[in-house]
Amino acid sequence: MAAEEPHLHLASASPRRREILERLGLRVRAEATEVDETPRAGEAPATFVERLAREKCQAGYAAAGELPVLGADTAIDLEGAILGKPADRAEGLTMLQRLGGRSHYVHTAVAVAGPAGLESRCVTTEVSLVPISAEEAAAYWASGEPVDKAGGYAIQGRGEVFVERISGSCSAVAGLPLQVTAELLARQGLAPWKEVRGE
Ligand SMILES: Cc1cn([C@H]2C[C@H](O)[C@@H](COP(=O)(O)OP(=O)(O)OP(=O)(O)O)O2)c(=O)[nH]c1=O
Repeated sequence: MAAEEPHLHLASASPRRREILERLGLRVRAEATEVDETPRAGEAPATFVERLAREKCQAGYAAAGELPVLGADTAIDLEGAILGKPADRAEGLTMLQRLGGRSHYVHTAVAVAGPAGLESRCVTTEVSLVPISAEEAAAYWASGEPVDKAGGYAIQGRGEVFVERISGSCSAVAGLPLQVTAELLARQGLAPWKEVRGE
């Protein structure tokens, strides 16, 4: 494979997902997909994110050509309720205050398709946030960071000031579980740690 050719097609508009894959030493070509992100009636949060990750991956097939393709989805599970990205400021402030002072789960699913077929995994991480006042939520919203993040906070950014404890994978909360993703990629013939070591 020529040095400039991408290793992987990322069916996503998320800069975080691209950055996490680039940490593995992969050259990534990314293109957003359009899938309906509405949960089905009674659908469990982990089932929902895994279905969406697979749908995003499949939606990327046409643009991927011969390359392996990766899709992912992240949602917050607050006592069984699914929280996605806030639709607007009012929803963002409400979400943050609901999440403050308690624990929630972050489900991130990743789906990879390639020579070995389509495989997916869901990774669940428990996050506890300190209580968040209305003033703190408003100031955080004004930073611009929460707008495109599930649950309205970013653990990899300023949002970590609210994080009291995390049990699980930090990269999964930020959009892509690094260890599980590397495993799925290796099964498709992409062994990123070898790429990194060889450089
Ligand atoms: C909780 C949390 C979420 N997020 C982000 C990860 C995801 O990009 C986003 C959840 O939205 P998603 O719908 O999973 O992804 P997306 O719309 O950003 O990208 P695409 O569908 O094109 O792949 O929230 C963080 O960056 N940090 C966090 O701490």
